[in-house]
Amino acid sequence: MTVPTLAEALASAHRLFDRAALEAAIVRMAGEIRAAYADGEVPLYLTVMNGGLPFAAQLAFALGERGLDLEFDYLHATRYRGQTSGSGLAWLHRPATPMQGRKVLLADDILDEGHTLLAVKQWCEDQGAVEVRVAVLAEKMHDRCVEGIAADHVGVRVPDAYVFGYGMDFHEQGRNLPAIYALGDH
Ligand SMILES: O=P(O)(O)OC[C@H]1O[C@H](OP(=O)(O)OP(=O)(O)O)[C@H](O)[C@@H]1O
Ligand SMILES: Nc1nc2[nH]cnc2c(=O)[nH]1
Repeated sequence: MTVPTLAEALASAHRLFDRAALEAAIVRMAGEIRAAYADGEVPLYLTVMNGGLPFAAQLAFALGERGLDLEFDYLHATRYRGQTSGSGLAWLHRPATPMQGRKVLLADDILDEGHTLLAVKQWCEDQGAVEVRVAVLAEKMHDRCVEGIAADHVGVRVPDAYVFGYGMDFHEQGRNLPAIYALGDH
């Protein structure tokens, strides 16, 4: 299969949120999240690779600026594998930090059908986490999200289209675009 180039994707996409809008959304989220950890406990901050990386980094700085320390670890669970529709979830890396009795904060780029974050959240609970909060840069608006998962903190809401940029890939391309784009007319 020939993979369309990033330039071709951009030609048939439009920009939903620019960098300034996304940075403002992350700052707003940081305020909310800071208030949710008012008890002084240091959460275990889990970046969901790969797509969550840019968002997680920016959110971490915004939280640090507000006096919330974080212990970092990461995981990689993927079900899209560079494609534009999802299939079975594959764990490529599990976090090594013990979670028994810990509060966990998950940072990911997008909550779409929810399979990924549901599985990740359940796994953290199985490892003994006492609380798992979910922060996503984007939430996709449709009624296909699985039961049992919701984002506690959302940056922006995106239409029901394939989106890319700001961590999210178009066939493994475009993750470092500093904006979110949607394919098609949405
Ligand atoms: O809500 P869902 O429908 O499960 O989709 C959301 C997940 O899909 C993407 O990961 P992907 O599998 O593309 O892996 P990647 O982050 O390495 O690109 C994204 O980073 C989320 O983790
Ligand atoms: N890049 C990207 N990854 C996703 N994972 C789930 N939905 C999406 C999407 O719309 N774009």
